[in-house]
Amino acid sequence: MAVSDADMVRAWTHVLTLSKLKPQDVVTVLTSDSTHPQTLRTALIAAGNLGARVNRLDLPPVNAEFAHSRDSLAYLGTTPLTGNRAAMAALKESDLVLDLMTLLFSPEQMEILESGTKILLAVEPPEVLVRLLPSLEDKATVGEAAALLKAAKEMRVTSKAGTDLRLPIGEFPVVQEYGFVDEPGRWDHWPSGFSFTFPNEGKASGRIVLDRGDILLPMKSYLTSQIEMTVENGFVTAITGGLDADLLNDYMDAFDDPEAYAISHVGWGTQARARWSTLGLYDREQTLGMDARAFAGNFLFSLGPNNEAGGSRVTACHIDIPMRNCTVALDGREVVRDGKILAQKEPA
Ligand SMILES: O=c1ccc(O)c[nH]1
Repeated sequence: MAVSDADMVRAWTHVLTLSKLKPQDVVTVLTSDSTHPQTLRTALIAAGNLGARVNRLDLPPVNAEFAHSRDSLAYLGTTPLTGNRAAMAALKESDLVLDLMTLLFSPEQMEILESGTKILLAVEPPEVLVRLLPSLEDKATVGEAAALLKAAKEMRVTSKAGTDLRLPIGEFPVVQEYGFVDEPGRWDHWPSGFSFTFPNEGKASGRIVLDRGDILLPMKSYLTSQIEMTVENGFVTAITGGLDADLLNDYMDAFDDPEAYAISHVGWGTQARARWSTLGLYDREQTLGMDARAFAGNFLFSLGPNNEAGGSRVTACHIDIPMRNCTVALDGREVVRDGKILAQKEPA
């Protein structure tokens, strides 16, 4: 469903206001060939209406010779900012960067954030952005999940399909994604609605059984058969099953990088307005699949880099896997049961 410019300007105004944009703030809008024209057009209007000093920085696409997917989250690592002193200077001098091209997880992104610049990623199509407009309630809900993660020493994930995964945690920070950037140096992604951390380096262990209907991203596919993963010392050491497993193995083999098999972020979705089934209604190149990452009650884990959290892994291969019907327990206390979020009685 198309979105009117008026609605999209209102959406941007809402998100920029939640992001505490003030008159005279310097805003730089990062664009590339894949930037959605309406998202860009309306971002410039909304930021200008709020009195910001607005720049545009258009960067050429990179990695075409390596990536096997057009999804902007599929191939990470070097970005058009790598070695680009002029662009880095402009972004570090900005109060707010609206990333309409995807810098996710890049070393350059970390450097820009360390300067106090806020970065908001927004590359889903306008109708997804408008439908999943962030709210202060989203921030509160994500914050509750984050508080539980911060207090925990171990996450254990089980399922009737046979998953039994032990994840000692505490070594890495907890990341909250609620869709706006209201503090200096904060990165966020509009749309979202989930919180996660990373397992202590080398400590994840157990078995993951991906069941029918679980989702692979960037494949944007719902599994039609089970995939079994063996996890030892923080890495997936075996991926077995039928055609779905073969396709995943073949894709990951292309990176020829053992770090691609590391367990990366682990957490759960809290966005009640996102749905598991939405991905099936979009062409796979139209969307990143943020409904799949954010739907309330999923167990979302990923494979690959952990440099976003200060870890050493910068592999270009990044796979996100939202699972249904899992039970997530923190130090023995269930926070999600069979894919449903449990209200926590006493605050964490
Ligand atoms: O918003 C995102 C998107 C992908 C990812 O792996 C984490 N957060």
